[in-house]
Amino acid sequence: MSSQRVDAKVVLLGKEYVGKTSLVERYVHKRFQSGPYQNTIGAAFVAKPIQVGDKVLTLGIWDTAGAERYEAMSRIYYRGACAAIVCYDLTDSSSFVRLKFWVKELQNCEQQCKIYMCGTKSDLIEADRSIRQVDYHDAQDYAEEMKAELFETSSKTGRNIDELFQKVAEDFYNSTAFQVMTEERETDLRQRKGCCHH
Ligand SMILES: Nc1nc2c(ncn2[C@@H]2O[C@H](COP(=O)(O)OP(=O)(O)OP(=O)(O)O)[C@@H](O)[C@H]2O)c(=O)[nH]1
Ligand SMILES: [Mg+2]
Repeated sequence: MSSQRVDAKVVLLGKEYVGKTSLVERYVHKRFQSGPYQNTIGAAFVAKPIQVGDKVLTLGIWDTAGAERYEAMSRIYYRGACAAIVCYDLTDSSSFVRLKFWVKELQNCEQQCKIYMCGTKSDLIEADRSIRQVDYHDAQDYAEEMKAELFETSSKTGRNIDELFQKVAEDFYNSTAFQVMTEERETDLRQRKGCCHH
């Protein structure tokens, strides 16, 4: 793997089986594998370029393991993240309880990152509305209260996946963190150039 400069660190959090790995698979590789479920161990990393305006940013995406025994590890991955995508399964209310745990935890940490709530597996709801366990309006109310963005996605059909990551990248592009980073890089470049002319 080549070492790639990452502009923005994005972390995926949420209960096991909600579909975090599938979300990344769909976004990065445009595919959905409906084979046997393989839980993530520890975390997986992928760098992905994304176009915002006239710039190409590289997102460094950390896909964490949802199983509770990995909870302490997940904390390591959200440090320094500018965005957290907290996932819940639209067909599993217990995953929404877990989402609230992560959202509260993110809000209590010093270095705050922007929070995106992602309700997964919307294709299952579209096929059978009676299996929805998390109401859209309840999730929206909670998102507003927590100043988070809400997306309902399907990694099977691709619904709202590009939109979610595009919003993450655009919000970062418009943030002061991005301005500071750009200025720091320009200063660094000038200093290095100055150095070579001696
Ligand atoms: N129908 C449908 N199934 C999905 C979707 N996303 C994920 N799944 C299925 O849900 C199961 C769990 O998906 P994963 O992506 O492995 O879940 P995870 O959140 O990464 O799980 P951990 O790594 O254990 O934290 C798999 O069997 C997926 O095929 C979706 O959008 N639609
Ligand atoms: Mg996983």
